[in-house]
Amino acid sequence: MSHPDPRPLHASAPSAPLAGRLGVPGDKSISHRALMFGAVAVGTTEISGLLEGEDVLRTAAAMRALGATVDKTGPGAWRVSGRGVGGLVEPADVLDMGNSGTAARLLLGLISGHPIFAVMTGDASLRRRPMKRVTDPLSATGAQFWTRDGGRLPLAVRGAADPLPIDYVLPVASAQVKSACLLAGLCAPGTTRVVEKEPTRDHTENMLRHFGATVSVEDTAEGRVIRLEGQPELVAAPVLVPGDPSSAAFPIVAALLVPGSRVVVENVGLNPLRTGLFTTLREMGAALRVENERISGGEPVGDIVAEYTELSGVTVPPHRAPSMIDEYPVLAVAAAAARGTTRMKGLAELRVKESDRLAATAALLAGNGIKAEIEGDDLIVHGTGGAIPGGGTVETHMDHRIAMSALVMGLAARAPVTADDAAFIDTSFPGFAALMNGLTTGTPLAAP
Ligand SMILES: O=C(O)C1=C[C@@H](OP(=O)(O)O)[C@@H](O)[C@H](O)C1
Ligand SMILES: C=C(OP(=O)(O)O)C(=O)O
Repeated sequence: MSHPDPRPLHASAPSAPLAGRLGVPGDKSISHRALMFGAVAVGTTEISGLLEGEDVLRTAAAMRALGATVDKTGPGAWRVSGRGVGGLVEPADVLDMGNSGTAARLLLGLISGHPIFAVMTGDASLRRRPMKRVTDPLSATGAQFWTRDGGRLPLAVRGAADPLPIDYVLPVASAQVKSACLLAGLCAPGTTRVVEKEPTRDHTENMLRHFGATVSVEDTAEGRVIRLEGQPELVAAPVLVPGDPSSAAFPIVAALLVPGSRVVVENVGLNPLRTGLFTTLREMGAALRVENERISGGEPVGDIVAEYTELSGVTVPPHRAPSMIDEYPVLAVAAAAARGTTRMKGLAELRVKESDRLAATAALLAGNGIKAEIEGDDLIVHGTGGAIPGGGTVETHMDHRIAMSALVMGLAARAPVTADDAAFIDTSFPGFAALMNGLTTGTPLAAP
């Protein structure tokens, strides 16, 4: 982190009811892509509602280093003057992507199609995460990679002078890998083809079209087949970033768990490939409604109304994982409060996030008096029927979602919950503690 909050609030205590209307910061996935597409479009892209979290600021800095002009013009308002497809220039220094897997992997795709040399690194968490999942398919463009042992950062890349289009069947359900292949395909002649067995978030496909590329999507027996026609002229286009459903998850689960609460989160992105958590919470019995559903900036958005509910345990099928991949830690907190057992299936991908989230989530639960087991790739949580003991200190392992999940748990537990480090919350949800404290009396989130 380059700007850690000097006194992040990292303990939470049992809370009075939460009430009010709030907006959450802009969608992280769309924010990264808006800056990247703006940088390879011709003309000036105006972005509103950009997430000004540390992860996205890393992307903004990287796009500047690659030759685009990127300026903040107001709160959440950013302007990118692009260089056109194929126009990025060699960066003069190492690209440091901080804590952000999305920034690192998508950018490697973009760089692969340009005849430039770059060195990329990240913080200790990102340097542990696998990059081979992108360097393998991207090598087929002709780009060359030199990585640290195990295919990890830091790495050096020499992009291809005459990139070839990729034809790749994704071995893991990953929007980052899919997007890296498509971004490399922008510079290659002919058709880039990516096949995914499970559909993953489709912001790259939607935004490529929005900037003028030809992208087709077809559901076949092989899976979802995405084709991009290479070397398009991308033209600057305005981007309106909706509130991030992955951030909205925290005040929503808090409202469901703290008796007497009713919270409305406004302008939340409701792309169906992102809403698996809301489906699951409804199956658990949650009083969750969407109001004012509309299309904004090409994405479905709405206001989510969440009211305290006694939840019941459910089984979450593995095919739902891509549509709620970042929401399992906070779902586990909801499951801890529910009556009965919740089984979340097929969570292997959680092991390669900012932390090993499967282990970190199980430890979060165990340290606060909840019975939970990992069986293979499944997480099983034995709910307490509204009686979470709490009282633990949670190791967050440089992972913002573990920190926020721990703090949400403390609001609904019998004893305070402490996160050992809350600084990483700024990567995706700047202002989290102030926003949560603004929903209730007292200051349940505080420095212990
Ligand atoms: O494409 C994206 O913007 C993202 C894809 C997901 O990662 P994977 O592609 O590794 O599943 C998700 O966890 C991440 O927060 C954002
Ligand atoms: C996994 C996440 O992000 P990234 O992969 O971009 O670091 C996340 O935000 O939960």
